[in-house]
Amino acid sequence: MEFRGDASQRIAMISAHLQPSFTSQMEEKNSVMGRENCRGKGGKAGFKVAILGAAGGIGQSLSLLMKMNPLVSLLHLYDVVNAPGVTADVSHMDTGAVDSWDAKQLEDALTGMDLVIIPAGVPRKPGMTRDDLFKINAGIVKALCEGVAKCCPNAIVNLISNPVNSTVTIAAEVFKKAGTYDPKKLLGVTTLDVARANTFVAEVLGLDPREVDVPVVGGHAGVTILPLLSQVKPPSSFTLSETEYLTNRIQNGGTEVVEAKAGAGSATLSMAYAAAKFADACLRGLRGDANVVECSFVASQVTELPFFATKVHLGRTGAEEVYHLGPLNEYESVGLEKAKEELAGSIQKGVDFNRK
Ligand SMILES: NC(=O)C1=CN([C@@H]2O[C@H](COP(=O)(O)OP(=O)(O)OC[C@H]3O[C@@H](n4cnc5c(N)ncnc54)[C@H](O)[C@@H]3O)[C@@H](O)[C@H]2O)C=CC1
Ligand SMILES: O=C([O-])CC(=O)C(=O)O
Repeated sequence: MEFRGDASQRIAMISAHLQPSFTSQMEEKNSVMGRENCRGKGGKAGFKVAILGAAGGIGQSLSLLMKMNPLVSLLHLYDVVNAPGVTADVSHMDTGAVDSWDAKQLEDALTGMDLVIIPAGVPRKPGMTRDDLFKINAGIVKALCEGVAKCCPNAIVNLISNPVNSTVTIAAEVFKKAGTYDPKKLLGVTTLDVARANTFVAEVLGLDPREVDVPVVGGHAGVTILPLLSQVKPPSSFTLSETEYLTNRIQNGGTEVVEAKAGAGSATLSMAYAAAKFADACLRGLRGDANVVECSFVASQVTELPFFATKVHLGRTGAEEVYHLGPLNEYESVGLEKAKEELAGSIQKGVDFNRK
């Protein structure tokens, strides 16, 4: 994350770039900042961020990390259970303001938000695929996105709940039905795939993972996770066995953690890190920073599929530019066909769910 400059420099920078609507008198009047039970004062500058599913494995660590982000002036923590406890805990950190919302308060939790992060839903156990989570998580994501459409239709949404390859389509269909769909603002979070790819490639190359950049395209499950090792920075070459090892490990990184946790859930700490990194990039984009680029699963014309993960440019209105794949080698071209075949079914499953 990029936390540069002292507090006054940052606040001046944020204020200079905030859109007038954020600070309009009407918003100030309705703002939860005026509520008596709002814990702490976050100041007028900065962004308002909601985490839906804030008391879960990802949600708790993500709440901690977002509470530390100086771009966030107000954090809304929403969950169907235990949100008050998590909120009380992070409210003692001497950073921005935080407020808690329970199951019946989704609309209050969402009103006025600039960014909504959704890690709500059940995680995998050993032997399950991400698609096995569809039955439960599809309905959760649909209900939460109906709230977003109603209460903060202009917010950027970072969708974490699995199966991402289907839940992003579910969200898109909800927003289309409500007449609020802006494809630039709906972002499936695939940052953990990139973090894993950078880590595993760095291990093979004997480098610091912070110096490595691996584009990971496609989607977020099994063969749909396609690392483009031919485009690694710094430029590197890999033998076929290294390519096969790295591709398999990146595609199965989630399962590696699920098996190691042996029934106690899936990746939470690395995912919270990845989600916080991606959310920070979205906020820097909203602020107007130049050159904010991350991989994300978004509405796309890069392939014939309506959604696809590639690098995107994050700006004041969300994913303002979706970058092309670049040149692929033969191994990656074969992988792309496999990824597209599986993705097509997962995307359609999300569309069909909303038509029921
Ligand atoms: N996109 C990605 O790269 C990754 C996605 N995930 C996914 O994230 C999701 C959450 O994982 P964990 O935090 O480990 O699960 P968890 O079970 O620890 O936490 C989920 C939280 O969601 C809450 N919740 C359930 N229904 C809700 C609703 N209607 N509204 C608000 N909150 C609700 C639960 O009360 C719980 O606190 C899972 O679907 C998991 O598969 C996990 C890792 C990586
Ligand atoms: O594997 C899972 O179920 C959780 C996940 O999406 C990941 O860790 O990439």
